[in-house]
Amino acid sequence: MGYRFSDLTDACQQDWRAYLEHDFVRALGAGRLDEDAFRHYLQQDYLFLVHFSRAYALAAYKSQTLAELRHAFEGLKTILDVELDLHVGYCREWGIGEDDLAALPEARATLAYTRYVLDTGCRGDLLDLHVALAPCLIGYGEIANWLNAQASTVRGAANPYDAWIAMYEGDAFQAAMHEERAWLDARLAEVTPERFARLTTIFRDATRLEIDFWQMGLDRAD
Ligand SMILES: Cc1ncc(C[n+]2csc(CCO)c2C)c(N)n1
Repeated sequence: MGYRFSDLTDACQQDWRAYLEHDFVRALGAGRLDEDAFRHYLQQDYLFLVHFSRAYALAAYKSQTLAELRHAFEGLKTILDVELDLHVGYCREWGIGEDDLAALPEARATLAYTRYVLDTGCRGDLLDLHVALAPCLIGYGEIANWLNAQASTVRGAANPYDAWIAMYEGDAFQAAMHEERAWLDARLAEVTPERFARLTTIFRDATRLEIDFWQMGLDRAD
């Protein structure tokens, strides 16, 4: 007993590194990612964020305390008022209008990932749901930090994806990532080895679905 978040990443190190260091991420960092691949990713990520908002609503439903309910409410509010607005604005800069977003067909990788998270949350408790969300919430912050540590990463106007990296390295996002880590560390400290094994399966599944999401972008898969 006495687990923490890093025990989850240690338990599936290979999948975790494959997600953080995916070819999509490397190409984005080097500024050589195909623009249509990025556009496809941005469109599907809009759908991802819509379902992600529903997962926060599910976290509210699964809350046992007022503090948990407030936490879920703040998360839902941030994603609706901040993340989705930012994303819609960013899509516009890439030539994707709001009408396009409203009419998007959902790719299989988006369907699989988002519904997996929602189903895991429905079946389990708040900790199961947070562990299913952790690759998303914590992974992107780690990706920005990993990219900044690579000599191949190009920053500034020479990289058309610089704003994407800037968003996830920013203080607001990094603070949210640390808060989520601390929440998970506190909860994981209490779980039995049997429960930890089940949580590892959820974390690994969600990490592999993130890998598929990157690959869907690269392949422009529907
Ligand atoms: C496939 C996919 N996975 C993770 C994220 C990252 N992300 C989505 S919402 C959120 C925090 C909300 O407050 C973060 C970090 C993404 N955009 N798309």
